[in-house]
Amino acid sequence: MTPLVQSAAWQTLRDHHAQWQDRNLVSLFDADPERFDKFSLEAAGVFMDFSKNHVDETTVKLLADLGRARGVETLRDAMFAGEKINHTENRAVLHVALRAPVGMQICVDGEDVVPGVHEVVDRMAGFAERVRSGARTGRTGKPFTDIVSIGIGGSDLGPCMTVEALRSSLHPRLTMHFVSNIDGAHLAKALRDLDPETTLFVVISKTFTTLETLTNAKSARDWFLASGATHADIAKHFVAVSTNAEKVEEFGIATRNMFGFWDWVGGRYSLWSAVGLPIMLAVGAQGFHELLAGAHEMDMHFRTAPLERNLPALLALLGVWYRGFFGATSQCIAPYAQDLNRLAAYLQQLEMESNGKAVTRDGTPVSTGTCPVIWGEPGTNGQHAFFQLIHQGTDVIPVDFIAALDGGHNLPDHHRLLLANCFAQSEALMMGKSADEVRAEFAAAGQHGVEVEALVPHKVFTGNRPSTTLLVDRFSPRAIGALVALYEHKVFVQGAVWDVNSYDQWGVELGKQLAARIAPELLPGAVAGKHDSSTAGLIARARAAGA
Ligand SMILES: O=P(O)(O)OC[C@H]1O[C@H](O)[C@H](O)[C@@H](O)[C@@H]1O
Repeated sequence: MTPLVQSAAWQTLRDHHAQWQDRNLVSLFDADPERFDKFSLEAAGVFMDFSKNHVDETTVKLLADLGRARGVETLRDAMFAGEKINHTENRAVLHVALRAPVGMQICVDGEDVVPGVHEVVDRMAGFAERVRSGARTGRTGKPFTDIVSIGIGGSDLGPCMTVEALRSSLHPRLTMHFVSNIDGAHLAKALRDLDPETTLFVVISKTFTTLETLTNAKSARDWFLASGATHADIAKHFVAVSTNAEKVEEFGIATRNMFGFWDWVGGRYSLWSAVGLPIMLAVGAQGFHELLAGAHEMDMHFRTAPLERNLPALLALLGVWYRGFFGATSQCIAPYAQDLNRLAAYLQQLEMESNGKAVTRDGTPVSTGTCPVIWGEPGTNGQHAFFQLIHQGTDVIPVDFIAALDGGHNLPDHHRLLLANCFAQSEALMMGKSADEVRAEFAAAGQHGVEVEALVPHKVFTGNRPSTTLLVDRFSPRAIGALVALYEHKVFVQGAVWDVNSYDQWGVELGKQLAARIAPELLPGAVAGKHDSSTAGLIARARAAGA
């Protein structure tokens, strides 16, 4: 494929950007009373206002042309057709099949995978409903009160983020805990107040070889056995989610207590598979089905809408526009919802592990910057921490504001203030405050003179800073499903434009290999291997401290 910067579509965009330099968002709104209507869209229950972005109708057209020229639609159709678009691992990429309704056909190697998907979901539902009703009990016959999900990365962030997001729909008897870090503090804290007789462990790992997960699962099993339970009792308190039956059995969990999935489900795209078992345990089978339905609705929109009217494509192309032409190296995610407090962490893996690549699909260096740093925190907390930099710092940092119109709680005043703050931030970023406005404020307060003048530059906001606002009615399972699918497809489109393989993650391997080498060197009496002087010095300090 032609390097991105040499493509005709990119060069046309570059010329368009050259003319854009002096444009101001406020003047675009002044010039067009219909700007909000023209640059907002709704699909699958997600409303997207992208009018406060540096775009006009030409920009949208040129960005869509770029998407088409880079083969977004062809690659999209190949993904839905089960082609092995993850070429470095020779795998299909079919998280969309996980939310396909009964009767829809999606084939991998000539075999329709949808019936198998529903078979697993039905098994999960049977299990989850027995746990939720109390019919399935622990070894002493007591219903479960606590579920500890053990996994990391894609086997943790999706279920953890979603369970938090759906807090208002959780089962009243079941408390959900998520343990990921190999730092023993994480497991110790989770287990501290738990009763082994009423605790169910869900061990989630696609490969079932991940150091953190297996270490935590073994320690959890020891904790369980130390309570007087026998090995035979493990079957009542441990279930596994994996693609690797052999390793699951080796660990001591019988395959009848295992829920499977497939190699065409990427870890960071897996919350819709059996990896979502904690979600189903927390919100029930019905809630899980609604989550899938919301995602499927977004899939259908993504698959059929022209790029100019396609939510995921537009979200992606805006990111490409800012990354390529405005020097934006990061993207802030600002959900105005405490329950979405893990969304930024989830999207960090989704976007950065997918598109944090420096070579194109054919292995040659990319010609532009790829994935920006994804970061964020719920509003309004972020306003009192890092928003200073977004308003007055030196870089362009596009913000995605995400909010629900209904807060889902009985504190309407809080929700009104939350939404007011959300809308105010995007307005302030765009409007800014000029030196004259600052002087006028001082004058209105009766302040004039040299001291006032010295303060003026500090109080000026340049404005003209872009943001997108995503609104849903409320954070229902359906809305969360649609929202997450929106970001999944955003990542897909960006990967296609940048021409990177969004579905491998070789960059995580080297650190794992080196950790495996260093771990035995930290044992008492072990001989340290050959390292640079920094690493050797750190190892020596840890050994001296008896690590
Ligand atoms: O599900 P697992 O096989 O345990 O993998 C857990 C995680 O670890 C890996 O290092 C990858 O970076 C992630 O993509 C993956 O989600």
